[in-house]
Amino acid sequence: MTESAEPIRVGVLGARGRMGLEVCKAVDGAPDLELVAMIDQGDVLFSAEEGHAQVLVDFTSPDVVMDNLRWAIEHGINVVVGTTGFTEQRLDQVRGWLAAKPGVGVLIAPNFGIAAVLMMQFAAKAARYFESAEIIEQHHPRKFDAPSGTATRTAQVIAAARAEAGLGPMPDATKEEVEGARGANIDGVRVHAVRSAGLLAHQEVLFGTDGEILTIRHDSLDRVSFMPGVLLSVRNVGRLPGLTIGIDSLLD
Ligand SMILES: NC(=O)C1=CN([C@@H]2O[C@H](COP(=O)(O)OP(=O)(O)OC[C@H]3O[C@@H](n4cnc5c(N)ncnc54)[C@H](O)[C@@H]3O)[C@@H](O)[C@H]2O)C=CC1
Ligand SMILES: O=C(O)C1=N[C@H](C(=O)O)C[C@H](O)C1
Repeated sequence: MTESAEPIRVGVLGARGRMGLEVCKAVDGAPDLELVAMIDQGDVLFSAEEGHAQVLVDFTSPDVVMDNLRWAIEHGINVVVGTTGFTEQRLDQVRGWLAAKPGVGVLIAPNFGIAAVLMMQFAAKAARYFESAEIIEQHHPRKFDAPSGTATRTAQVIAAARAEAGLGPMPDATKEEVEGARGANIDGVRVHAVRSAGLLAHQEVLFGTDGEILTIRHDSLDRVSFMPGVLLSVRNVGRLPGLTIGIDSLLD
């Protein structure tokens, strides 16, 4: 921020939630950002009089995020979204709303942790060299979706890298005796979701070939881990009209 630049006005949706609380603290502590609204389930917890939000940050739930996004885009407000549950169909819907508001930027990231982003990039790089790949994600038991957005995204990038390298289906002769025993199948990649007290957000990507295993592991031990990525997104979403997926392009 140059000395004369005005701070970016930021509103937080889901402000009472586990992530929302952390985002409010991070925005409040950033000199180049101003927290102007805190909203949770229709309750306006705080709203400054100085002006409307230029950027909304959404950490709510897959059930409500689409309504929030449509409202923000229609009102010409940029949005940074951490909420999960984005299918291709949902993303197409967002692209449709943005087509009518070409100046608006929406950045949706399944994971704002820098190490988590690197874990996905490393997994994409490794994928072509291994016959087998499986994902084990582990989260706190109050998480409302499974598999996690991060695991879904990781499976998608692994599947894309395998397809590009011309790899076929993975070797797997197992007949599932109990439904679900082999986990979810996302684009041909098996994903296993663990929920346990004591966990926050963790993921292992297991790659195997003859006589060799590579394990890539990521652990979020505290929700502060997501904040550098969230703030980076808030600072940049205004100069990224249209839909941006993930924060990879901001880290280059
Ligand atoms: N992209 C990332 O890096 C991360 C994404 N997440 C995702 O963020 C989402 C929220 O996670 P948590 O904070 O753990 O959940 P949470 O349940 O603690 O918080 C969600 C909050 O949203 C509020 N809410 C519900 N409907 C609302 C509405 N219409 N308007 C405004 N607020 C509303 C709820 O009252 C609650 O306070 C989940 O989808 C989770 O997977 C979580 C951590 C990191
Ligand atoms: O709900 C969570 O906690 C998390 N959600 C995101 C996901 O679904 O990938 C990111 C991180 O795993 C924490």
